[in-house]
Amino acid sequence: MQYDVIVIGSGPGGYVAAIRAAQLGLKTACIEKYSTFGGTCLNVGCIPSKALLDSSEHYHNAAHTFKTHGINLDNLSVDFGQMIKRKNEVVAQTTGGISFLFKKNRITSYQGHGSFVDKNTIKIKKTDGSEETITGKNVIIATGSKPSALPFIKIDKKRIITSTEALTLPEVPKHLILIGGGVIGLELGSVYARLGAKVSVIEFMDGIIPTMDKALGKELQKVLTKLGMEFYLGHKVTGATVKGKEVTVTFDNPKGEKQELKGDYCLVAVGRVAYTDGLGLENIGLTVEERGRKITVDEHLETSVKGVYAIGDVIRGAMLAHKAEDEGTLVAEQIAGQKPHINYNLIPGVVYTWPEVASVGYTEEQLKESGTKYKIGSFPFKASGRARASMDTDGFVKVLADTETDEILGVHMIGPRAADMIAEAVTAMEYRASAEDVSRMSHAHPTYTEAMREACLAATENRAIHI
Ligand SMILES: Cc1cc2nc3c(=O)[nH]c(=O)nc-3n(C[C@H](O)[C@H](O)[C@H](O)COP(=O)(O)OP(=O)(O)OC[C@H]3O[C@@H](n4cnc5c(N)ncnc54)[C@H](O)[C@@H]3O)c2cc1C
Ligand SMILES: NC(=O)c1ccc[n+]([C@@H]2O[C@H](COP(=O)([O-])OP(=O)(O)OC[C@H]3O[C@@H](n4cnc5c(N)ncnc54)[C@H](O)[C@@H]3O)[C@@H](O)[C@H]2O)c1
Repeated sequence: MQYDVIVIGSGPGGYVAAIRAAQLGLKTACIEKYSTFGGTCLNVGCIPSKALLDSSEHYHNAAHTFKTHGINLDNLSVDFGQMIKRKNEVVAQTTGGISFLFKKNRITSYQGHGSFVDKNTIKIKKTDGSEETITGKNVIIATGSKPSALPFIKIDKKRIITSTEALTLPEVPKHLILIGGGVIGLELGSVYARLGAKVSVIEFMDGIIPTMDKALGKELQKVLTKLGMEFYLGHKVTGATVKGKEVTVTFDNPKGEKQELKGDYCLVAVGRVAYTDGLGLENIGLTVEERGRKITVDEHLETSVKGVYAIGDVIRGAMLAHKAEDEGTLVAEQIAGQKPHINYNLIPGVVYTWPEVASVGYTEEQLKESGTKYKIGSFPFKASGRARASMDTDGFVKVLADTETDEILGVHMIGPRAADMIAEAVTAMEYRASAEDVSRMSHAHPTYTEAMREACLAATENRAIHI
């Protein structure tokens, strides 16, 4: 069978690329090795983690804030089996939705492992052992990523686990030890902390979520400490072993002294690496980068082999679903002859703890390093009427604007619904708004978004109204 476009992998990068290519009239196929579409994000990433985050947050509120709202509950308990079942149902509905979209857009899907025979020919090895070969004028590699491992720790997937197992545990851990205080560790750690587990985070750097604006990590650590999580920052993990139901994690403190923690589960969340196993890259003369095993692409996301593109987690840049989606759209449109563009500086990053953390543009640390002259406008949620009404007063919005032009250069927020609110900052920055532009736009009252306006007012002439 001959196609205009063959997409290998059906995660947010692959399925969006396939749909956009089909919308543009290109004859399109998508190959997926798993039995369901949607990749990491829909099956074992974004969607299931958010389902558990929502369920655990409901429980946490019922246990800790309902009383203050005047709601009394007797005999509150967690039915963890039901929580996992609901999460599985959400995943099934979402992945099923992609099958529907593929049919609607007349995309031919193949279930099996795809590999290059040559740059236009892909062999599909199916689960029953049979093989089929298809050809395409263009091939898009969207094979995603897998969890990174530490060479000195054996992940047994029962007691020493990755995020995939953490989404389907048979019970709420008594003591969950997290290696890595990044996005996965803090999201899944907060799920289990809310459900009553003791959660200890061992992080190599001197702050959590270390790649985001430092102010965010500091505030998030304060909030998660209130939730009961404990942090070992600047500590270096040296090993983890399992004996029966007990995991022992050993690590060195900043002075180099040996320490250990014992728990019933240990989640290793130290990043992810590109996944290209068995893809046959060698058959088309492609190699992967030494660090992160990523495929090299040019600014058009084309590899050094003409007509072979790569998108999403398998190439450089943030490992985020929406970044993969944008790249899928870009490549499909390019193949169809259009000239699309992605502004990589304006891809937002979100951590779905509660309060949520969201960020776009330059961090204060980056502006300092580049010598850019900037001003800061900040507004705390404790001064927001909307936040007081919902008892969500932790956090703030921080706006960084150019000292001379007032153009917004970065927005960093931690607070209620920050994940949704960051869209206003992205829109404003995409249109190169100044802090004053945003401060002059009407924001409905009472909403959390007023904090963004107030932070912009603070950045403009230090004239926030409500503080
Ligand atoms: C726990 C967790 C939570 C996350 N939460 C978020 C979030 O809230 N927001 C966010 O933006 N990002 C989140 N991410 C990251 C997000 O999941 C990834 O950035 C995104 O899935 C990358 O998309 P992709 O299309 O590049 O690859 P993937 O989603 O990894 O998809 C790749 C697909 O390719 C298939 N494949 C691989 N090789 C072959 C082959 N040779 N033949 C056929 N098929 C193949 C794989 O089976 C897989 O289905 C999360 C990740 C994890 C692990
Ligand atoms: N909400 C979201 O958008 C979301 C959610 C989950 C995952 N993701 C994506 O998945 C990817 C992987 O997530 P992640 O949390 O595994 O990676 P991450 O890069 O976010 O965090 C890994 C953390 O582990 C630390 N670390 C590394 N080696 C260590 C060691 N030996 N000992 C102790 N700490 C160590 C790092 O300093 C870092 O803080 C991320 O790139 C992220 O973009 C996104």
